Amino acid sequence: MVEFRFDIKPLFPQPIIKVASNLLPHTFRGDRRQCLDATSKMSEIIDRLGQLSAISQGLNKPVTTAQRLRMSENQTIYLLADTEAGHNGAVIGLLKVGTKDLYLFDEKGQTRKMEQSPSILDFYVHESRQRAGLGKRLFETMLNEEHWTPVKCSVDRPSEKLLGFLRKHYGLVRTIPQANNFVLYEGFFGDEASQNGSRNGHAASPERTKNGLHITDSPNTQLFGATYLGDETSKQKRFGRRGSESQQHHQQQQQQQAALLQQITQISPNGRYGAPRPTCSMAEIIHAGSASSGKGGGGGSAESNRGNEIADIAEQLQMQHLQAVENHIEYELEQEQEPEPEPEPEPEPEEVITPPTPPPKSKTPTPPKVRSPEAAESIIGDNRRAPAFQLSKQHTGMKNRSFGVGMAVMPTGKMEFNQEEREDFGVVKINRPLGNEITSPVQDNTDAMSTVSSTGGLTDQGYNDLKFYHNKLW
Ligand SMILES: CC(=O)SCCNC(=O)CCNC(=O)[C@H](O)C(C)(C)COP(=O)(O)OP(=O)(O)OC[C@H]1O[C@@H](n2cnc3c(N)ncnc32)[C@H](O)[C@@H]1OP(=O)(O)O
Repeated sequence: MVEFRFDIKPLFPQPIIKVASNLLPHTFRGDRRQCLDATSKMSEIIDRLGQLSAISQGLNKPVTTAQRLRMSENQTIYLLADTEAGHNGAVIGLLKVGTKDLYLFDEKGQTRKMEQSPSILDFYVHESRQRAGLGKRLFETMLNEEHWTPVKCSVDRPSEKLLGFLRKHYGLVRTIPQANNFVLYEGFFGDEASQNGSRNGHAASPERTKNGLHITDSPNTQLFGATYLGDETSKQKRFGRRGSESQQHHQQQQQQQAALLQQITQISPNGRYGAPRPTCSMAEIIHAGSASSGKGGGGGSAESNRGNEIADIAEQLQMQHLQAVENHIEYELEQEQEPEPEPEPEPEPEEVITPPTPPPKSKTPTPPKVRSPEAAESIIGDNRRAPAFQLSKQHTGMKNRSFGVGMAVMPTGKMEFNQEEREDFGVVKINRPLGNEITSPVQDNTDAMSTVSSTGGLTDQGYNDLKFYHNKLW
């Protein structure tokens, strides 16, 4: 029980009072001074109960505070007290409700805007008094005062206890999946379409609910996939009735259900943080590859395959993009070389490179990494030089063979690609202008992308060594 330093009895002329944004009990009568006093005490009560409610639900901060209530236009808090308890009486429970404008999915998966929709926002009964019917008492008082019915209330991230409470006292079981944190129960929309699937009406049609899955032909279902409704009992009932039907039909249904279960990539647990909602297609993509381990069941390998497919598609797209870039560069180079009598697409590297120290394998641009070593060998040859004629991708099947790109960054007399040190390293030797001597190896190599070569500083020809990593894409 929650006791206070002041006597709560004047604030609670009856066990349950209602408090709105003026922070005064609805029963309050008094002058200005009494009004201020009551407001102050009521704020303390609300803050304390809100805090306990948050702790009880494991929330970081309270959903309910006096300040929030003061700022709200359409929220009401119901407080339950035991004026007999202790010396000053004790407050036992809190129920905050309000109306909200919500975009919600109906039972067909269509989006609907619900204005001033009744919502249960916070509910708490002190631990020492739970499961004694006090919550029901508080809730019933609220329903009478607000003229609401439970099935028409959306519930903001209900806890397991509240779900149990609503199931027990109001028979609310079957939820309508939502993309937000609110939980709705079938019958919420109350129109004819919604009633088709209501547990109070006839059995749900198989197209709409199968094995607790919410399945429609709507765009939402197509986008999000089938969604878990959390009702095992309906399945048992349905299948019980069909016990006398043919075994084959039953097996077909089971196969269909197994296939549908594979569609589920996210089954939210019911709870304050896990209100049932449609599956997220982006999450499905992201987790497709790894979902199999955590989910169990039969959908794991299918999801993993899908993840591989997506990875393949991504790789293909990347390859296509690279080819397009490469083709474009080759095309431009061909255009540039058109006036030449010999349409040699690639000039001999020796003609343009003036190596300061001619290493045996340094005269061609670093060959790109290819998938097949044999293919690479057939093109580059033992001396790792390009053949006299240029092979196209159609000849080689090599998607990443980028002579054209090599041309685009073709070494000039001021550059050299030195392949001796490491396959994935290159050394750029930059010719310094004459007379511009440097005293320290790092003096003017301040470019963050470059690192000074381990050989350090100037070569004997006056080149300054820079190392850089190849871009793997090329
Ligand atoms: C939108 C929101 O506010 S979500 C947050 C809801 N609040 C909380 O989870 C805070 C902790 N829980 C509570 O404060 C209370 O349990 C309430 C408010 C949910 C219900 O108040 P109570 O006074 O216990 O309800 P009441 O006695 O009328 O009904 C009892 C039924 O509630 C459910 N319930 C209550 N306590 C529990 C519990 N500890 N575990 C599981 N179910 C519970 C059960 O269905 C229970 O019936 P049962 O005892 O036959 O199993």
